[in-house]
Amino acid sequence: MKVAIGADHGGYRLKEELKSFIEKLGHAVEDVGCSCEDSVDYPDYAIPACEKVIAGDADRAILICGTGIGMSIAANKMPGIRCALVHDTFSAKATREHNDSNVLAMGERVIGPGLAQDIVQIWLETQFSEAERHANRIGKIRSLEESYTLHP
Ligand SMILES: O=C(CO)[C@H](O)[C@H](O)[C@H](O)COP(=O)(O)O
Repeated sequence: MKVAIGADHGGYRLKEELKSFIEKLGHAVEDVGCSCEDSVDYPDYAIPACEKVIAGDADRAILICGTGIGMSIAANKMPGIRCALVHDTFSAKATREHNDSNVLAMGERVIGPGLAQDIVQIWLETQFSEAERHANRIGKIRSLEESYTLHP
């Protein structure tokens, strides 16, 4: 898979550690920044990473900030994005099976690199269950999103 990855200053170090881990799992990584620990604004990195998913230039995206919260709020404003804020392995599996999440958000100030790696591996390797009830619920989210889309 092609995985876009982005972080603000609060997630920069974890982003750097995860890049090589994701590549070792056999995926291509595209880093949209940031490029150092200087203070930046998380939407500036959530947006380009999610745009890659929306355009089909990336299959998934991983976003990291201090808590993962700012990144997940920004990502979930974007059409077609289902971003899951995850800090445990159970949820990493469940959000792929139930929500078909295409973006994962985590907080570097919340979890350590070992748990983050386990979450990333499970999230990348778990398939959507395709069960009708889950597909119906995602369809309702899609309809909600479409009903709020402004047409020129
Ligand atoms: O959005 C966040 C909080 O929910 C992220 O954790 C940011 O990384 C955080 O707000 C950055 O905080 P800082 O005081 O500017 O380092």
